[in-house]
Amino acid sequence: MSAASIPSPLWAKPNRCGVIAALDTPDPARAMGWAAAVAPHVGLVKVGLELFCAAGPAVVQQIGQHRPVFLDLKFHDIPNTVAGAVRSVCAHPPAMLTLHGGGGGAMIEAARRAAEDSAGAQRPAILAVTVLTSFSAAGLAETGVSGGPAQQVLRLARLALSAGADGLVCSPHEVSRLRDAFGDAPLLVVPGVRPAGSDAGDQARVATPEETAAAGADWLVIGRPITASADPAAAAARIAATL
Ligand SMILES: O=c1ccn([C@@H]2O[C@H](COP(=O)(O)O)[C@@H](O)[C@H]2O)c(=O)[nH]1
Repeated sequence: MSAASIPSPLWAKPNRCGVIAALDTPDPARAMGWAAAVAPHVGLVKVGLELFCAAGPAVVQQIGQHRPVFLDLKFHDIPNTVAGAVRSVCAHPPAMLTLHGGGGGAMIEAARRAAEDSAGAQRPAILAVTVLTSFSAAGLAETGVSGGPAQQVLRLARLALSAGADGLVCSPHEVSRLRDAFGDAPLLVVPGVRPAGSDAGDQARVATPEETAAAGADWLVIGRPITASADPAAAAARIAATL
C-alpha cells in the first residue's frame, strides 16, 4: 500500500491489504532510520514494548513523522487503569492501539470511552489482541485454556467487538473464520506473517503474506523479515509487491 492510499481516519479500513512494519529495537535512532527507509512501502509503523520502554512516549511523535503509528503496548489491567493509560497515550494519539481481549468487556468499554473522551474524532482504533501468535495449541493449554487457539480467538473476538473494539489482532490461521463469523467490518491486524523461506522464530501460527491477505486480513504486521534484512526498504517493497 502506498502512502497515498491511507484512508481517513488513519485507521479506517484500507482499500486493500497493506503492511505494518514492526520497529522492534531499543534504539530510537535505529527505529527512525527503519521508519524512513520503509515509509514508501508500508501503511503504518508499529511501536511496541521494546522501543516504547526504552525511548518513552516522545518516540511515538518522532516516528509518526514518517508514517502513522500503531502503538502496540497490549494493555491488560483493571478498567480504571487501562482508561488512564489510553488517556495518557492520547496526548499524541497513535492511529491504533492494542489491549488484551482477555482483560474483559468492562476494560475494553472503558478504553473505548477514554479514547473518545480524550481524542474525539482523532481517537485511535482500539484493537483487541485475541491469542498471541506465539501460542501453539499445547502452549495455550498450559495456561488453562482448552479447545485450541481458534475457539479461544472466536470467543475473545465476540467479547471484544461487542464491548466496542474496532478490530482484532489474530494469527493468519484465524482470519477466514473471523470473517465468516463477523463479516467485513472489523479491522483484522495480523502478525505471525512470514514470506516463504523465512525463519518463523518464536511465532507458532504463521502463514505467508499472500495467504494471509487472501484470507481477508486488512493489515499484516511484519518485523524481523524486514528489520533483520540487509536492506529493510527492499524487503518491505518485496512483501508489499506480493499483496
Ligand atoms: O499476537 C501477537 C501480537 C503482536 N505481535 C507483535 O507483532 C510483531 C511481529 O514481529 P515479527 O518480528 O514479524 O515476528 C512483534 O512486534 C510482536 O510484538 C505478535 O507477534 N503477535
